Amino acid sequence: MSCQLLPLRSSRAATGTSETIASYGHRCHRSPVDYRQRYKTYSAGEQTISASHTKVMAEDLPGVLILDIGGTHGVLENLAVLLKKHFHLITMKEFLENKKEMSKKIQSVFVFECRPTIDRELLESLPNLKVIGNSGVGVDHLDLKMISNFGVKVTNTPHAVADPTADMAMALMLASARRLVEGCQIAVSPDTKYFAVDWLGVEVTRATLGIIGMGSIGYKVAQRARAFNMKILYHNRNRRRKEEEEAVGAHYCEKMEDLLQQSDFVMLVVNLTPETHKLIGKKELGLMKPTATLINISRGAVIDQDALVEALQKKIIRAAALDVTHPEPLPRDHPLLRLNNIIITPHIGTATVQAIRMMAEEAIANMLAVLNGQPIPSEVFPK
Ligand SMILES: O=C(O)C(=O)CO
Repeated sequence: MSCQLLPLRSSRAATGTSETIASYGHRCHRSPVDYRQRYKTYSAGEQTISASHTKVMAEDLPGVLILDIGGTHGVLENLAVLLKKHFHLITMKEFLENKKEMSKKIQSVFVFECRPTIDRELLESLPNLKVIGNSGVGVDHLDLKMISNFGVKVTNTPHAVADPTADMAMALMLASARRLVEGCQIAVSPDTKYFAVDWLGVEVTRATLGIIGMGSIGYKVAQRARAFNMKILYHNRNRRRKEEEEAVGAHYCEKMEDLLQQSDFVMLVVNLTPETHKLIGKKELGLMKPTATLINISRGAVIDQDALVEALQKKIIRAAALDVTHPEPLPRDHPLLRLNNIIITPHIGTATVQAIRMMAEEAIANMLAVLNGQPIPSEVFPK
């Protein structure tokens, strides 16, 4: 087997090391320390701009078109408050009602939560557009080449998403291992007379975790898993530095097959590209242990869902826990929704009060940098 074993060392060594955001999102080397520093500068800038608001009318600020996915229960209103400090905020409704006037004002588009896409027609109608600020790390919903042909830059928010998404990965792993959803249903069911279950969960502690995609989020998952004394394997396009591996006790698997064969929990943290589309299919599921659980926090299309249905039905693997599916949501009659060895959540990896705000702030900093001709903290480029 080609997984390299390295001695476990103190995880403290990880603090302050630079992180390679390669696997989820696009390549971008950034030290967390630098980011905090940059964030401070940005916040200071915010005060200056806010103070000058008394004189500056909203119309004088650069126009930002906000693309939302709807049904966000006040989240957008909160984001609007942040955006309005720096931009003249234009909603899609306002834009459509007064296209002629609005289209000239719009210099940036803020894409909320990585789901709405941007088509050629919209780009053609925005002659002064300079930047699309995506709040979220994955930009697979955007046609980067087409956007770049319009001379428009795209930015994302790799720093804001890393911790909440890694937390979600752990939540899914623990919930699936200990059959939390089934347990909860029993506890609250009106039919339950006394507590008894005819099933058992499995333990995460000391189990083997295989992380496919060891970018920023994958690494944060590894840091958390270490606290559970898990044996950590990882597969990635690029091997991490030795110190980074040692800091979390991660062993590199050059071949994904080795990781699949040995892991009790397989965690998908890759970004969706043509290379990772249906990365996990019938063959890969067949390599996994019958006692293993597949967890996906990247994008639904990374898994061949038909193959997953079959693997779960035939108990080729124990269970799956998915925060992402293809499409989202799944059609209500999709076979994955009828299985009892699966947990599915509605793409909530970053659905926290803190993450939504930080993502907006990171996106705002990116968009302002483009508009002001300054170095762009997190730009993504077409391949
Ligand atoms: O940041 C992203 O791309 C996400 O999908 C967050 O859940």
